[in-house]
Amino acid sequence: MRGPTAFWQALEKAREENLKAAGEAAPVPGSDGQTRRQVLMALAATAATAALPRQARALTTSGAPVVIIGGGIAGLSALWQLTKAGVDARLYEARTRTGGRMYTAKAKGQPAIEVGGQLVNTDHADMHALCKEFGVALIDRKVGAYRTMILDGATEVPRDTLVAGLRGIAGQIDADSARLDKDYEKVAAELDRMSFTGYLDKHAKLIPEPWVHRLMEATARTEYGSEPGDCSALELVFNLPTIEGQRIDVLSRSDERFLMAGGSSSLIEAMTARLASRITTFRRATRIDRIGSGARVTFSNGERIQASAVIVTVPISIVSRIAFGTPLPPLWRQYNAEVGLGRNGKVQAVTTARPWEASVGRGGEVWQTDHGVGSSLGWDGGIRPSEAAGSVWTWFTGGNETLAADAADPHALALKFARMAEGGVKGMAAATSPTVRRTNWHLDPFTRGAYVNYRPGQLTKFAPLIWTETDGVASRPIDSGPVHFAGEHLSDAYPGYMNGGAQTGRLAAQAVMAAMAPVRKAG
Ligand SMILES: Cc1cc2nc3c(=O)[nH]c(=O)nc-3n(C[C@H](O)[C@H](O)[C@H](O)COP(=O)(O)OP(=O)(O)OC[C@H]3O[C@@H](n4cnc5c(N)ncnc54)[C@H](O)[C@@H]3O)c2cc1C
Repeated sequence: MRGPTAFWQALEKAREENLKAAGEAAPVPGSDGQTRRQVLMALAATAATAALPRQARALTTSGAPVVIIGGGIAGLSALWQLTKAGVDARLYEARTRTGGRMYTAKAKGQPAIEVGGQLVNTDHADMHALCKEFGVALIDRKVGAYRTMILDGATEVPRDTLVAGLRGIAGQIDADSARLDKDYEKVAAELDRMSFTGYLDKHAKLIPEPWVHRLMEATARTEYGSEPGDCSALELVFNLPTIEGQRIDVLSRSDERFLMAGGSSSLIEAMTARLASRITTFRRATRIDRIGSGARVTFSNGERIQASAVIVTVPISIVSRIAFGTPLPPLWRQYNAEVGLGRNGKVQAVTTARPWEASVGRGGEVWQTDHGVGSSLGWDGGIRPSEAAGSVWTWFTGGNETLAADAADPHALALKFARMAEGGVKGMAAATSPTVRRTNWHLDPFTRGAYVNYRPGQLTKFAPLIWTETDGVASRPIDSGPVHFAGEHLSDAYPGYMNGGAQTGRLAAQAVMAAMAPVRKAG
């Protein structure tokens, strides 16, 4: 789960206190992903990467449909945009269900459980638009008082202590952010070469408290699903941005505020029902070959279909299992071979009561800085609306924690996490029922991970391949012929989010339609 974690919030507060002490102006509100987008745009503009020669492909002349591979939110979003515009598009999904990493498990006699993506931010415009178009209500989960509790083992760390502990490193990140703003190309490359661990080690003197160090590592695991040595230090700086000399506070709208009524599958089911005649499930694409100006897609059952263009939306972890007989630029081939997903998981306990309401509120969360506990974060992950006295408490794991969680019995695991949280939330263990579900996205053959983690060096290397969009104007990734790529991993500002999938699906559909336009006019 990417989001406004306790660490980023406290870091922002620490920066504010540093600025106040220095008599400088406080940061102004901005949006999540702003600097990431600026850096990607700057690097893509300067990249000397060979693209295929751009051509207006005669898509409509072949009479073949646009083929979309993968029926997660990226694929469904692309299909919706094309269908709305009157373009013949067909979607093929390997599983027997659509939705991919958006899935609400509904077992008889049990509350529904949100297995993958759940929380929607205020600034997730594509998700808001889709929910509106498909009649899915967004429920505000942050009404009433709520807060973030930080535990170090069984002991709560007061927020002021955390903020004070972060002031030194916040000053360093703020200074690096100002340097980045002055020279994106040079400083992004320098920071991207360094891992989280490398950055923390380099500035160890600025982090005197060991638990502050551990919270920063816990944040890397939770946000990127990877051990801190595999996460880029550039991500640290993106969270305290400076743009054109102005410090920006990005957390105001990156707030994990909304839940889809009935769970994320409500949206998937509504989209799938509306587009049913254009969707084929249980079709795994294995090969894409160039045929004339279009392509031919081969499936594992031997079926073949001609396509005027193809939009590939499968998770980046498994895209290399598709053989590309089309002329892809080398950078795309490297991207598909090298980039992967982090590992994150949920251990979800059905509870008989909601004891956390008294201490953190229904919209609050509990962080754990002690890596030995095995889960860094927990929140009320219950599907709403619900009349039940209890809910579903979600324990979140990242990096090695996710692997360790595979070995244990889920109920025993949930009880262990709950007992450690008792120091802050009384009654957690007693409320934990024997009904506990554990996810296994990293073992799922059609996902193999949770969401993208760009390892050190990868974001700057692959910047020209990522969709960027400012005020509705998109810059396209380098041309890859009749094959277009989309999915959360290719989003400028929303990687790791459902919104990143929805946004890139829309942008890929728009790119396909833009390539068709000259032909339409001529006809
Ligand atoms: C545990 C967890 C928690 C999360 N929490 C949040 C959250 O709170 N908020 C948020 O915004 N996001 C969250 N996310 C991330 C979010 O779920 C994803 O970013 C988003 O759903 C990805 O959509 P996508 O369409 O890019 O990929 P996917 O949903 O993975 O869709 C890709 C589809 O391609 C199919 N496929 C694979 N190979 C083939 C093939 N060869 N042929 C045909 N089809 C194929 C797959 O079966 C899948 O259906 C979470 C993810 C996880 C795992």
